[in-house]
Amino acid sequence: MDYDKILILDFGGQYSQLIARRIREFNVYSIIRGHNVKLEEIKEIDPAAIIFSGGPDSVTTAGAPGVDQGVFELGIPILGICYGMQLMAQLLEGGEVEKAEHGEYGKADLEIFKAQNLFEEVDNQSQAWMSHGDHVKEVPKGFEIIARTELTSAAAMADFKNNFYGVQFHPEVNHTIQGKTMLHNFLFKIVDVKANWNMADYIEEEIARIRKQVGQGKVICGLSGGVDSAVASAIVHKAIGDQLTCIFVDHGLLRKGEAEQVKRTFGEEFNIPLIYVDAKKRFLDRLAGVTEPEAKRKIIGDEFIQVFDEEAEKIKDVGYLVQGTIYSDVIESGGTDKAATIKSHHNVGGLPEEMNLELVEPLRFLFKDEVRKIGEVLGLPKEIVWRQPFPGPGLAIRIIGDIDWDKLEILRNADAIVQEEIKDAGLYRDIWQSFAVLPDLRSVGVMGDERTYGYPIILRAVNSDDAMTADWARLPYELLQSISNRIVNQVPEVNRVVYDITSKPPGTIEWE
Ligand SMILES: Nc1ncnc2c1ncn2[C@@H]1O[C@H](COP(=O)(O)OP(=O)(O)OP(=O)(O)O)[C@@H](O)[C@H]1O
Ligand SMILES: O=c1[nH]c(=O)c2[nH+]cn([C@@H]3O[C@H](COP(=O)(O)O)[C@@H](O)[C@H]3O)c2[nH]1
Ligand SMILES: NC(=O)CC[C@H](N)C(=O)O
Ligand SMILES: [Mg+2]
Repeated sequence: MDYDKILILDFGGQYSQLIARRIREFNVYSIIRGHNVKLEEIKEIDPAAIIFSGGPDSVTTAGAPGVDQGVFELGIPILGICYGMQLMAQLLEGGEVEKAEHGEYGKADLEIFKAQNLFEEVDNQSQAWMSHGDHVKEVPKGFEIIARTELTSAAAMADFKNNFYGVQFHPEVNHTIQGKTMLHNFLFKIVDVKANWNMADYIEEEIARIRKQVGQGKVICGLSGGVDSAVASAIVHKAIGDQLTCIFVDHGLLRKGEAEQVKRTFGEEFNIPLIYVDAKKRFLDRLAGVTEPEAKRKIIGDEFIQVFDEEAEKIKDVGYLVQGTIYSDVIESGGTDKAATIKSHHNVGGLPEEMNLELVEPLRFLFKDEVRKIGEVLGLPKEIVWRQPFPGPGLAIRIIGDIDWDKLEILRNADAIVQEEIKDAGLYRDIWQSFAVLPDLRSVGVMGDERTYGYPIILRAVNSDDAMTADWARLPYELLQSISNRIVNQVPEVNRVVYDITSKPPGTIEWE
């Protein structure tokens, strides 16, 4: 098949794969390469257009990632996003970038001056998602400013003659409300590509790849009860059948009743052998006294692998470990050359350096909503496909400071109330994630005319599509009230409930 290709050059951005995924959604083929790919290779790829991603560096510092200047001579459209726009301004004559007086993170009101080309059919006033500390002070020769926000005068720029565009905001994230229209315009109005690539074959391609990777070998899969590992194990099972055994680890950091529920659901719905490992003591022993979030994550990642190794030994001849790793786990763990480590997800950045088992990760480059689509295609039960995500390190990263069984019980009890209330309000599926966090502090209250000195519970509920960006959910006041009342009345150690109203960025969904 002859595909038009869009080349994404990655400057270490958090959202580079998200750009690729948007393009997949439009049935267009895309490839990602590191920013330092040689011009010769680019010519070989022969892309119809290039997109520069965002990135954590500042173009104003020496040695910041660049690109072969020859890309501007290829005669194809280029779209620079965030760092990518700043780099264009830096490299092309007359442009200038500087550190902004104030960074701009999260939601911003975008005012568009030219509703043509990139912005065709985009409203003059719309919402964009920002995450930058630098900005373009002077646009290069041949460019004009086509949009602004209150804090950024050059929020978008265009050289209509050469078809070079730069946007300071992120059209690829969902919180840029008309971002998809802009990318659609870039692909189909500016570049004019064919939409002939198709994701329906994804599962078949993966099945073939897995068969080739593992051959006749035996395989275990870390099954958590979450959607990612359920879908991963279902694909692997389709590929290699009874060569696969699933392992569910109870590390003591699960929610109330979770172990029983996972055993029940998967025991009934899956015809894959499932081994339950009670590893509560060993995880909690190793975590005792540990407060630093990355240290917790590394210990948990390491202990998981030790458990998997031991279980693999018992089965004999096991050479492979399936994990339901998805792209947000990879990128936040600093998984590409230039990307910053935001947090080490236990299944990626938290893995030990030496591994006996080879990883099989059929979902590594996909996002959660794509994984859910595959889950539906495979016919998995709705309660698995639409379960809210729950991080592998579990409640360990929702207890700030050190962890012990008493605190785990407090948090389990508070969290169970949150889950119940959200479900009773009919909001469970609409909300991406909702949960309780137990911080390492106490405050004074008064209950029954007595002084109390207890823990607060932090309530967190967010909307997202892919975990890459998120906004806090506007929960109804009545619901907030009943969650607060019930927690304070039913969990004796807690005397206060607060609600986290921070988006991602600048926050993250979890607290650690
Ligand atoms: N308790 C557990 N027992 C075994 N494997 C686990 C456990 N928790 C996590 N894992 C492994 O780590 C991977 C990553 O965890 P993660 O929470 O991101 O995915 P998930 O639990 O499958 O889905 P979700 O993100 O919806 O919770 C899982 O897919 C699974 O392979
Ligand atoms: O399996 C996981 N292992 C981890 O170490 C981990 N850390 C965060 N998460 C989940 O990832 C999504 C993004 O989380 P953050 O905004 O907190 O980074 C959210 O859905 C988080 O719940 C994890 N999942
Ligand atoms: N998201 C980005 O690409 C950020 C670009 C650059 N690091 C800045 O802060 O301005
Ligand atoms: Mg999980």
